[in-house]
Amino acid sequence: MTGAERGRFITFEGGEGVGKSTQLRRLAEHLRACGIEAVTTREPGGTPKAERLRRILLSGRIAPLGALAEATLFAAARIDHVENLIAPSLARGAWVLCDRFTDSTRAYQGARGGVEPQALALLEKAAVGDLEPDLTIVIDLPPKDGLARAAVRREVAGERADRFEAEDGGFHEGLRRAFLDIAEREPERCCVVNGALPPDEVARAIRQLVDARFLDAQPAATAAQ
Ligand SMILES: Nc1ncnc2c1ncn2[C@@H]1O[C@H](COP(=O)(O)OP(=O)(O)OP(=O)(O)O)[C@@H](O)[C@H]1O
Ligand SMILES: Cc1cn([C@H]2C[C@H](O)[C@@H](COP(=O)(O)O)O2)c(=O)[nH]c1=O
Repeated sequence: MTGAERGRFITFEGGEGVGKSTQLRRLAEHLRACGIEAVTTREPGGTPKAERLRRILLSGRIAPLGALAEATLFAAARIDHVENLIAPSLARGAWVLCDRFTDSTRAYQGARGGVEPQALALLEKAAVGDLEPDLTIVIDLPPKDGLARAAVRREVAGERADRFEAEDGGFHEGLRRAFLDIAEREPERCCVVNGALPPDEVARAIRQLVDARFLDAQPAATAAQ
């Protein structure tokens, strides 16, 4: 490509309340301190249209139509997100840190929802084309701990459990396994981090693996461009 070198695309994955948003913010701060433009975003959402779809999906109004219908709507949100935020940001050289991406569809709608892998692959291809995260950080935590954290956060914010948080314990245990399976199948792309550690320690572990993979090998001037 000519002009700016494409930025890095890093996704954060895992079950409910494992610390994805917290760690995404911490990594963005670190990258900015290194002089890197870091765009932070989330799925479903990230653009005004995709955020509208997020509200519908998390309200549970699509759930009665089944997991394939939900997967289709997640893909619709992703089309707008990739086209209008992720791809242009990467193209101008910014790094994009995204709270959930295609692995969440594979885990929630695929492994737990029972949508056929071929159908998910078609939706994924339509939404993202050849775009793949350069690194996926899977934060692992027993679901009971993540759900307890999410419940405290919700109470403070005065919110109710959303469509997926309200699922039973077996669903969340299965999700944890699904994310670990994805990480095992794609060890080049995925790194599993222990979310039970204190936030500073999780942040340090993530910083170390990002630096080792993308920054340490580069001359400082390139890393700061
Ligand atoms: N390592 C940690 N130890 C203890 N509490 C944490 C840790 N990381 C985050 N938290 C707290 O747990 C709650 C959930 O964290 P956060 O919102 O980052 O998780 P999440 O994975 O993005 O959640 P969700 O999937 O529900 O959006 C927050 O109140 C946060 O302050
Ligand atoms: C991208 C994506 C998300 N989900 C689910 C996972 C969560 O329960 C919610 C998003 O809420 P969060 O507080 O931002 O974690 O949506 C999904 O089922 N499928 C997906 O593709």
